[in-house]
Amino acid sequence: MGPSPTFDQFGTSPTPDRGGKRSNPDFRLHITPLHFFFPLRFPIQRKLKLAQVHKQRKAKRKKLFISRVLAMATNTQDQQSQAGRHQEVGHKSLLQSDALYQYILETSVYPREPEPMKELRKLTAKHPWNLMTTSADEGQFLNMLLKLINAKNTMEIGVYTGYSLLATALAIPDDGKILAMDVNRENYELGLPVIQKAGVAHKIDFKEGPALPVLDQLVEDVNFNNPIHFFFLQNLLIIELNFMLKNKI
Ligand SMILES: C[S@@+](CC[C@H](N)C(=O)[O-])C[C@H]1O[C@@H](n2cnc3c(N)ncnc32)[C@H](O)[C@@H]1O
Repeated sequence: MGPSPTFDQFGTSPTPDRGGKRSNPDFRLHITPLHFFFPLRFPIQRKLKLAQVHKQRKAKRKKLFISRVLAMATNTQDQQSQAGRHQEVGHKSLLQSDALYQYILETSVYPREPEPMKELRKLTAKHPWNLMTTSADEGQFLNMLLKLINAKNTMEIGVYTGYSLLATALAIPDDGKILAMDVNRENYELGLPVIQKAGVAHKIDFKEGPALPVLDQLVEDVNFNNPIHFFFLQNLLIIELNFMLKNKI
């Protein structure tokens, strides 16, 4: 075995005693493709680094996206729980902010709500269809309108547990009359004890059944000539339109 090749034999280092010439004349044979690859090392490293940065950014974006989706889901849950809270108060407000609506209720509406209406509202909140009820602010607006126009005889289609009915009964004079109609007597009877306790039940003439036949009967009834000063109808637009078209009102 000959002497092992030295660093100098590969011609990578100029030898001073040979005038700076390379010791191995075949040094070119030792250049491998790796040597050509070497100058590319930095761009490739840069590319690898860029790819890594890109991957990190992608992961970050994905994380951000997931956190946003989670935040949206939490918001929706919040809104749903807010809606749940609003179900209790029969929220049908045009206000976009639940917090603002709640603030108005707490600071301005509930403190002015008559005691029987408060009781009926709380009783209705426990009912599975409580979303149908007139809200406290609507009830007070209704009460104010009736007083403003000095209404005596009114008509109401769609009573449910009677929140708007009670608001009306409390607003009209003692000899005033409300012709109230609903297909469901059971719900009306839920709220009836509160209405009776408030001392206004004598103003109410409740008719069970679909409103249209009752209205048709009224039109036929020659004895019914009481003027109706106020008509309250909730979510039953079709009935109203049908009746108006039929009777050319
Ligand atoms: C939105 S709720 C009324 C809420 C009520 N004004 C209050 O303040 O709680 C609608 C009511 O209309 C009643 N209804 C539905 N169809 C009817 C019909 N054809 N005639 C009379 N009442 C009807 C329902 O039973 C329901 O109680």
